[in-house]
Order: sequence, then C-alpha cells, then structure tokens
Amino acid sequence: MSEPTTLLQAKQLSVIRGNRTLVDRADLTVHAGEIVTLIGPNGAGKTTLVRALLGLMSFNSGELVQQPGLRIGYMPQKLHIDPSLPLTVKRFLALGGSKLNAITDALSRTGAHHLLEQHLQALSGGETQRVLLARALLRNPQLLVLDEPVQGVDVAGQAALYTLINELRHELGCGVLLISHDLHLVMANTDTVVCLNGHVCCQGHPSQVTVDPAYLELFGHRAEAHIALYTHHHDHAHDECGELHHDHKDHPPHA
Ligand SMILES: Nc1ncnc2c1ncn2[C@@H]1O[C@H](COP(=O)(O)OP(=O)(O)OP(=O)(O)O)[C@@H](O)[C@H]1O
Repeated sequence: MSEPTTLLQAKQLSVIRGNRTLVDRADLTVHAGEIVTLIGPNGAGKTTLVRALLGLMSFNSGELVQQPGLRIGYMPQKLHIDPSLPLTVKRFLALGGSKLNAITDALSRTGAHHLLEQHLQALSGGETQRVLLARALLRNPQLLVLDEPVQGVDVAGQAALYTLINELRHELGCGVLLISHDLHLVMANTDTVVCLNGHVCCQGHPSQVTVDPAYLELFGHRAEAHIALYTHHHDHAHDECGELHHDHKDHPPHA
C-alpha cells in the first residue's frame, strides 16, 4: 500500500509570546483522508498551534511543511461580525466570492440549505456552526481545520455534526484537523489524537492515547468515564424496556 499523502506537518514547533511559551516543540502531522483531533484543557495552546499551522500566527522555532498549493477550509472558534450589520447567510457566504449554486450546494451538504435567506444574527448556535462549516467547504478543501466545531450545539446535534464531518472526510477525501473538548464523541471517528498541554503530552490512535498516563493525568475522571465508553465490552443484554441482564453464559461478551 502506498504511503498516505502528508498535507501538513509541524516539527518541533514553538510559539512564544513575551516570556511565555504557548506551544512548546510540538510535532503534528495530518495526512489526506485522516482525522486528527487536538485535545487539551483550556489554555493548553490548541488554538495557538492551529493558528500557527495555518500561518495566521508566527512561530518562533521549529519547522512547518505544507503540501504545495494546499487548499484549506478553516472554521474558526469564534466569528466576529458586527451585530449592527444586517447580513443574510447568502450574502455572508458570497463575501468570499462564491457563486450562488456553490453556496446552496455547500449549505445542502451541511444540512443548512433552508437557512439561505436567514439573517446571520438570528441563527441558533448549531445553525451557525453548520453555516460556518459550509463556508469552510466552499474552498473545496483538501484539509478541513475545525476549531471546536460543535460548541453551542445541543447533544443530539453534536453527534450529528461529528457524523457529518466524518462523512465529508470520506466524500471529499480531505484530511481533517479538529480541536475538541468532547472526548467520547470525537474518539470514535478519530484516527489520531494529539493531547496538548503546552507541549504534546501524548499522541496516537485513541485506543493508545486513552490509556496513556499523561492523558489520564490531564483528564482524570472524565478520561476514566470515557475509557469505559470507548472500550465498552458488553457483558450484558438489554431487553425492550432497557433493563439490563447480566448473564455471561447466554450473552457472551462482544465488542
Ligand atoms: N497572541 C497572544 N499573545 C499572548 N498570549 C496569547 C496569545 N494568543 C493566545 N495567548 C495565550 O495562550 C494561551 C493558550 O491559548 P489558546 O487559545 O491557544 O488555548 P486553547 O487550548 O485553544 O484554549 P481553549 O480550550 O480555552 O480554547 C492562553 O493563555 C492565551 O491567553
């Protein structure tokens, strides 16, 4: 099998501001078709690292390698729009120069077609995220970079958005780099987890990272709860009412 294409690679990347090292010698690689998830506590430097990777912020040492001509669709954590500016979704998405058919196509892909004529300010949290994802898709990206894509979205909507991101990765064949706090929601669809706390504490497949002492130290009881979910082996069955029956003989463990 041929090696997957490397879209983006940071080698020992550091970002220093004033006398603070915000990102300390981080290594990170995103391949085509792969989902890489960056996790870490508040202030861990996740957004800083992503902004440095995108060239939106300078870095102080290390190396950044990008596939030449790489098309990136970026969904930032926050959108700063003047609330006094009346802007429909259609006009907002046209600001980047996209044609109407491309806009409606991107909105359809993110399940937000019906929002075309809505005012941006009138959208709910989840609707806004879908519009921002559509904007990122308009660049026909080879790499999608999503900074906390499900923030402000209800629990059912979060799962739906992650499913959508996973589908888009297959449909477009693009790589995805995402920042997330929702450990158990992202793990199922993630190929590589990078755990950041200023420096990269650990990285690898979710099954490796979730048992790594550095990860456990950082996420404590949340991590334990998550491991239970991620490595959940059934030793029970559920009846139609949702009652549990522990009976190892009748219901042998299955993954
Ligand atoms: N331009 C800057 N100059 C100085 N400090 C900065 C700058 N940008 C970010 N920081 C600081 O760097 C630290 C990391 O911020 P960053 O936004 O990267 O964290 P994060 O991991 O994305 O956090 P969160 O999960 O809360 O979004 C914070 O303490 C922040 O105040």
